[in-house]
Amino acid sequence: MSTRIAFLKGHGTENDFVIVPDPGNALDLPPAAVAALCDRRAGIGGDGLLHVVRSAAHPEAVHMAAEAEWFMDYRNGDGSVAEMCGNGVRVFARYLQRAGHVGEGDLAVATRGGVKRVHLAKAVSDGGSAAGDVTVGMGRALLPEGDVEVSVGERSWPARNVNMGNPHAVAFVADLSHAGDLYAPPPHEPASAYPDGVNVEFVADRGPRHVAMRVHERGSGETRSCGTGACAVAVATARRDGVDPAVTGVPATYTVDVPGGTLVITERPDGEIEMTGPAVIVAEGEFDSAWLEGVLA
Ligand SMILES: N[C@@H](CCC[C@H](N)C(=O)O)C(=O)O
Repeated sequence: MSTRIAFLKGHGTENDFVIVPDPGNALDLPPAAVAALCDRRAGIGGDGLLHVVRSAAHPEAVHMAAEAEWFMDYRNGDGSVAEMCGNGVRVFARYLQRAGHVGEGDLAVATRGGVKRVHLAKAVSDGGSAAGDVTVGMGRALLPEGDVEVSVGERSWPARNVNMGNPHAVAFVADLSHAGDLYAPPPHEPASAYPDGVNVEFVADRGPRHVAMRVHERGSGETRSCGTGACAVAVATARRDGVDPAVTGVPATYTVDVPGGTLVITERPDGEIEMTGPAVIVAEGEFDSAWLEGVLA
C-alpha cells in the first residue's frame, strides 16, 4: 500500500536541499532513493538531502542525543554520505524552527562531524520561509601538511588542503572563469591525497578580507554555494594573507561571495569558526511512496 511522505524544499545561498522529516527514523533511504529525490528532472531536485531524525532514533547519532535532540543525516545529491554540510545545517535549523520544534535563539544539531551550535537570529515572520540569518559554530579547521595541485584543462594551481570535518582543496585563481564548466571533478595530484574524494574550491580576490569562490562538490557537482567550503576558503585565505587569529589574538572575519549569495566567516583566536548566512524554506509537499518504490524497482 502506498503512503504519502512529507518533504520540504529549502536552500542556503542557493545550495538547495530536499528535506525529509522522519523523527523516528522509519524511512528506508538507500543511496538510489536519495539520488532519485535529488534528481532535478525526474525527482524533486536538490544538491543534497537533509534527513531530519531524532538523534536517539539513529544509530550514528544516539551517542549525541543528550547534547542535541536532532540529527542532520546529510546526503549528497548522488546519494553518498558526507560528514558535514554547512549550508545544510542552517536550513536544517530553519526547518526545526518552522516545524515548531525549536524557537529563535540557540540550539544544538548533531551531525556526523559532531554537535554544531546554531543561533537563529530572528523569529519566523513570513510563514517560515525566509526570516533572518543563521549562525553556526563550525568547529576548527584542520590544515594537513602536503602539497596538492588541482587542474582544469591546461591550467593547474597549488591547492591548500583544509578539513572542515569534510575534505576541501582550495586553489587561488586569477579569474573564476579559469575553473571552466566544472561538469566533472577537477583532477588533483597526488591522486592519493583524498582517498574518499574532495570538494574543490576556486578562489579569486575581491578586496581586503573579501573573496569570491566557485566550488565543485564531492557527490553533487558544481553548486551555487558550499558552507564548509566557504569556511575552508576563509581559513586558507587568512593563512595566505599571513593572518592567524591564534597568533594575533584577534578574530579574523572574511566575506566570501558564492554564486548564490554571500557568507560571512569569522575565525576566533581559539580556532573556532563561525559562519553566518541565510536559510530559506521555499516549499513543502508530499510524494507517493509508490513513486519511489517504482524508481528503485
Ligand atoms: N554543500 C555543503 C557540503 C556538502 C558535503 C560535501 N559535498 C561533501 O561531500 O563533503 C556545505 O554547505 O558545506
